Amino acid sequence: MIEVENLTKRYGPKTAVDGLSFTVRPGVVTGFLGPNGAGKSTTLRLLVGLDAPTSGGTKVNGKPYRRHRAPLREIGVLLEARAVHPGRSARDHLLAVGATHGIGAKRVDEVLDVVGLTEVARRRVGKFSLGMGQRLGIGVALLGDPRAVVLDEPVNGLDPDGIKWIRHLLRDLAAEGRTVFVSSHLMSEMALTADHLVVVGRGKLVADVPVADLIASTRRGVRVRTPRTSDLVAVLQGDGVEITSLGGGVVDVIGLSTEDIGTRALVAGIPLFELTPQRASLEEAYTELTRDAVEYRGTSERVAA
Ligand SMILES: Nc1ncnc2c1ncn2[C@@H]1O[C@H](COP(=O)(O)OP(=O)(O)OP(=O)(O)O)[C@@H](O)[C@H]1O
Repeated sequence: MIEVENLTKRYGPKTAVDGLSFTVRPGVVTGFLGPNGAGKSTTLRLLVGLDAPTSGGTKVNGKPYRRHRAPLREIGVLLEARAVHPGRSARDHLLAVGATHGIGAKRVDEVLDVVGLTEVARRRVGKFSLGMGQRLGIGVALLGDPRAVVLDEPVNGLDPDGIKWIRHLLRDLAAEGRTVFVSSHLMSEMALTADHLVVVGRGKLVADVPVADLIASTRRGVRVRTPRTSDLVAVLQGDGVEITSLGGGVVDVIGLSTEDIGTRALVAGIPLFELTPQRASLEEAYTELTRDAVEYRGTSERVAA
């Protein structure tokens, strides 16, 4: 279990994390999602004591990280840009980290197997690809057989097979009853991996929801095709109705059901060639949630929003 309680971190005038509170429960994969600069990495650094909060605090399995006597056994962490001595082999690196916790060669070899590095275990880490380095970082996180695992953008640098492997690994870790907390700025990735989402924007909590609820709560539109778009728009317009013309006789309507639209078109004698309910993708739900929370938005996006 990971608890974040009223956490705030300021860097000079910049508030990176702003009164954030949430709980990450064991047994499910929780995604930590937010646009670039939302405060995810800062939160994770605070969680493992790499930085001190301005106010508020965090707990891992009931205690602040620093109060655990054997933190590697409580929480395994992969943070971006982890320093590894390039001249060391993967196996020696894991042995060196393990030595701080009395973890020996047997566990190191098990972990090398889990992360798929057995064959290159004695190769110098300096020669590793980004993906191999990422696997080694995950190996470090798993070394102490921890009850909680926190990974910051773990799919960075992995090829499609590696990404699939990570997804399975996270699911397996959660199924074993561990707390699994994974950050990403990609909803598409989290949609396939996470059961629950903690979404942040500009350092603040935007949502703390099961993935399924997030999909259900998004307003769904209806795609309509007609040769008489302006007539159709005229009969559909009203309070709470949002109509977007996509060109080519196609409009998206939010706020009316397919039945409403079909009936109104029939009454007005407007032919419809298509009337399709649109399932909101998780990506759209995410964009909607974080619309006001994106720190740096491209000009074209700003115009579209
Ligand atoms: N050491 C620091 N000094 C000053 N500002 C910082 C520092 N660390 C982070 N920030 C700022 O705090 C905000 C949050 O950064 P953070 O790296 O936590 O975001 P993030 O959600 O992890 O983003 P990304 O997905 O880009 O990694 C950003 O505006 C960042 O520039």
